[in-house]
Amino acid sequence: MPINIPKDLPAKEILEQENIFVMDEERAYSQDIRPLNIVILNLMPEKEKAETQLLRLLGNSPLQVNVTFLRPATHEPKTTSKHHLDQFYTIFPHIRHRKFDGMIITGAPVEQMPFEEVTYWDELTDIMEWTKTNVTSTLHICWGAQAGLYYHYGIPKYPLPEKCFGVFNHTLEVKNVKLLRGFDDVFRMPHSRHTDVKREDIEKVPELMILSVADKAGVCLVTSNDGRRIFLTGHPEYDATTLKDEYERDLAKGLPIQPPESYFPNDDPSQPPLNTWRSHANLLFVNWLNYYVYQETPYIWE
Ligand SMILES: CC(=O)SCCNC(=O)CCNC(=O)[C@H](O)C(C)(C)COP(=O)(O)OP(=O)(O)OC[C@H]1O[C@@H](n2cnc3c(N)ncnc32)[C@H](O)[C@@H]1OP(=O)(O)O
Ligand SMILES: N[C@@H](CCO)C(=O)O
Repeated sequence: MPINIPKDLPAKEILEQENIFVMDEERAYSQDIRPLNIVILNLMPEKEKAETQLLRLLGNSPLQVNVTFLRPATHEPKTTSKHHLDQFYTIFPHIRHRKFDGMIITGAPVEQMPFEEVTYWDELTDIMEWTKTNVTSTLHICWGAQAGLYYHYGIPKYPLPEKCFGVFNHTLEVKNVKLLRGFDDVFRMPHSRHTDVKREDIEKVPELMILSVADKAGVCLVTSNDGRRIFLTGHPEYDATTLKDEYERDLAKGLPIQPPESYFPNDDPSQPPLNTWRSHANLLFVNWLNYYVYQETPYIWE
């Protein structure tokens, strides 16, 4: 089934070229089914890239998905153009009266500052409080996961001695959980962060369950027992070249950075990287959409 997005969104053309089933609003109105309403709080500076990456994964399911893009009203972004934001984004006061079947809170390059120094922290805490009554299931990614674990459960983040940077092997901590349905016993996912959450802090919270860990990247996937909050410390949505771009960016800035681990063929940064995590990224999003959103959300909910 297709994904419904605005007709002029740049991601539409890219996704259509990839055979991802995209339907614009005009065509979708003629269908007599209830689509899922997903709101994406996009905290990434390069919003267009994140849109394409997330829509690619949301579009790989038999469900119609209506996407609303949300940005913080209390931060003036410098990277994404105002034109793009005005055209495709809304702000919280305009949607707080609504119910959403699912929400994604993205990562953000603010992990090295205390949460309270992030310009939109107060607004984000309002939004996270609102999800308790207005969203069926929320998927938090990278810094979004750290922020959610901190706000909802008081779990802190810690600086790492060096950046956790590469594509790591993950194992499953729990069998037969719907979010991991169809997963191999070992799967790969990129991580790219300077901070970490600790397993022992999460284990002290009875409402939380650790689903997957990586040998060198620590806790990767955590869920609340009721499935209404999911926390993902990695970046399954990243493109094949995203880690390469970040590596080259930091090298050019003269920052101390090692090549991403287990990423370039033969660990040779001159060779084009391969995407070795795509299948599980797709499976994770389909499982979330199907089992945590579609199967759980009320049919009539306004
Ligand atoms: C840990 C994770 O979640 S990983 C996900 C985040 N990763 C990424 O964003 C990777 C891509 N980002 C980048 O490569 C860089 O941020 C760039 C190239 C887009 C911009 O680089 P620079 O101009 O050097 O600026 P810098 O790296 O400080 O990033 C600025 C961004 O940080 C964020 N930021 C910095 N300080 C604050 C603050 N006090 N409060 C809120 N946001 C802040 C903002 O998002 C800001 O961009 P925006 O205003 O356009 O939204
Ligand atoms: N993935 C991010 C980490 C910084 O928060 C980057 O490399 O830009």
